Amino acid sequence: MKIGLAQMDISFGRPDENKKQVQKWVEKADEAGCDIVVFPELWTTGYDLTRISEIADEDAKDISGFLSELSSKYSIHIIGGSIAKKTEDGVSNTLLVAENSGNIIKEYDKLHLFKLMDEHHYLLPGKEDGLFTLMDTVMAGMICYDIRFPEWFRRHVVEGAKAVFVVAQWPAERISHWKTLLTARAIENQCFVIACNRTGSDPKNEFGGHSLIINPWGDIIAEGTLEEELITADIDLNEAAEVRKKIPIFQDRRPEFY
Ligand SMILES: O=C(O)CCC(=O)C(=O)O
Repeated sequence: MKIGLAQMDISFGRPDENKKQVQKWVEKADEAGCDIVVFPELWTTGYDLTRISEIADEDAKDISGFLSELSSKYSIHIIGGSIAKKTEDGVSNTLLVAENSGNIIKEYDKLHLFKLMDEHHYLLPGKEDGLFTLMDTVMAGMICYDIRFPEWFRRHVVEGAKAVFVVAQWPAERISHWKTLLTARAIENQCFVIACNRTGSDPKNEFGGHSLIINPWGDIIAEGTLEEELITADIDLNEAAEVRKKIPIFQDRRPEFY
């Protein structure tokens, strides 16, 4: 299975411009022969939080339709990063997954809001897990700060996830945390970690790129730079079972003690 990470820059507060860019990245991923393409966090709006309720997508209708059309046109699965989704309760940071048939098979709202970037003042936290099934395999989606919560990540793997997608706007100044946390999550959970960060900057932050594809042994098999680029790797999901056979942590866990 070939994965492509669309490590893109994001135009601050300009959903229409970002949609044009996303369309180009899907075309690039299709030309590169990818089965799945992954986008970063809040790609429609960026962190334009003071205007978020004006520019968020009402019930995610527009973007769901947009991703649905692209996925079926190019016959590619899209882990559609996350977007600002507006409902009558408020705005959430919502990850969308579009299957290559055009069906939207998952919406996951970021569970852990990141106070350092003021999310808690403008966004609603999620209440549901990030599990979904794609290509007959259980997978999961997480959003940025979620990776600092190993118990959340673990829960998804215990419930069957063999690959966990992470979509992010992770600042450059903490990129060493990004790399270390993602590698640890892959080693301790013996799963693929497929993580797409953005590049560029907004009025408050420089973002760190370095999107990563990490195998269940914890080896980095593809890594981005700071530039905009499509990062690709071929992965074999059976590797998770092989690593789990060699070091059977899921048999050896003693959850009654923790
Ligand atoms: O945890 C971090 O250092 C970055 C998290 C973040 O930027 C986010 O959740 O948007």
